[in-house]
Amino acid sequence: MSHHIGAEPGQIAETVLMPGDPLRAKWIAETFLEGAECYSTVRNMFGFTGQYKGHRISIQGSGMGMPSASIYTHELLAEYGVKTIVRVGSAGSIQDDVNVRDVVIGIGAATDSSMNTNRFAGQLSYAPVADYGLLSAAAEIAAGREGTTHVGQILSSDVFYGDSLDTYKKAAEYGVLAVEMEAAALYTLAAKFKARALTICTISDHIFKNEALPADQRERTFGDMVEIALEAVTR
Ligand SMILES: O=P(O)(O)O[C@H]1O[C@H](CO)[C@@H](O)[C@H]1O
Ligand SMILES: O=c1cc[nH]c(=O)[nH]1
Repeated sequence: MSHHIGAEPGQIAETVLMPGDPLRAKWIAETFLEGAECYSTVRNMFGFTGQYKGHRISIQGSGMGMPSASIYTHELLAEYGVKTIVRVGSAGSIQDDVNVRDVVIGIGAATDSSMNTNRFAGQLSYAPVADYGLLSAAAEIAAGREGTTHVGQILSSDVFYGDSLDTYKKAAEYGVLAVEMEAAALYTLAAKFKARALTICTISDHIFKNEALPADQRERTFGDMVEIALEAVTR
C-alpha cells in the first residue's frame, strides 16, 4: 500500500486512465473493462484493474484539483511502476466554437497554480505538455470517429469559483480552449518520472454561456473520450 492507494504491488497496471470523479472511475471500469477488480477504496477514491481488448488497464480516481491529483499521480508513478496516465476529465469551454459534449485533447496546460513556480524557484515558466505519441494517436483516433474533437491548449486552474472571468477571457484570446483543474500537474509529474501522460476532456460546461450538464451525466455519459483514451493507450 502507498499512503493513499490501497493496492498491493502488482495490482495496478502500467497503463492508467485517471478521471477526477471516483464514481466515473467505477463507471468506466464496469462499462469498458472485462474482469475489473477494485484494488483501492481508500478515501472512496476508487481504483480498478481489468482488461480492455486483452490489455491490462487500471482506472484510478484523482479527486479535484492539482494537490489531490498530484498525490495519486506521484504514488502511481513512484510506487506502482505506472508508465502511462491518461486523464479522462470534464472541462469548461471558453471558446465560442467549443461546445458542451465536444472532446478536447490537451497539447499543453497553462496554469494559475503556484506549484511549478515553487518547483522551479520562480526562475522558469515551465510549459507542461502531453506525450507526443499519445497525443498524436488520440487525435488520429478521434478524427476517425463521430463527434467533434478539438486539439489544443487547456488551462489547469486552482479555482472553480473565481471572483472574475477576466483571466479566462484573456486565455481565450490567446487560444486556450477550455478550463479544468489537473492537467498541468499531471504533465509535470509525468515528465519528472519519465512517464507518458495525456489529458482528454469532455466539455461539461460553457463558462461564458452558462450551460452545464448535471452530475449524473458527467459521471456516466462521457464514453467517447474513454474509448479514444483506451484505443490510444492500446495502439
Ligand atoms: O470531472 P473531473 O475529471 O473531476 O474534472 C473537472 O471537474 C472538477 C470540477 O468540477 C475538476 O476536477 C475539473 O478538472
Ligand atoms: O467549468 C468547469 C467545468 C469543469 N471543470 C472545471 O474545472 N471547470
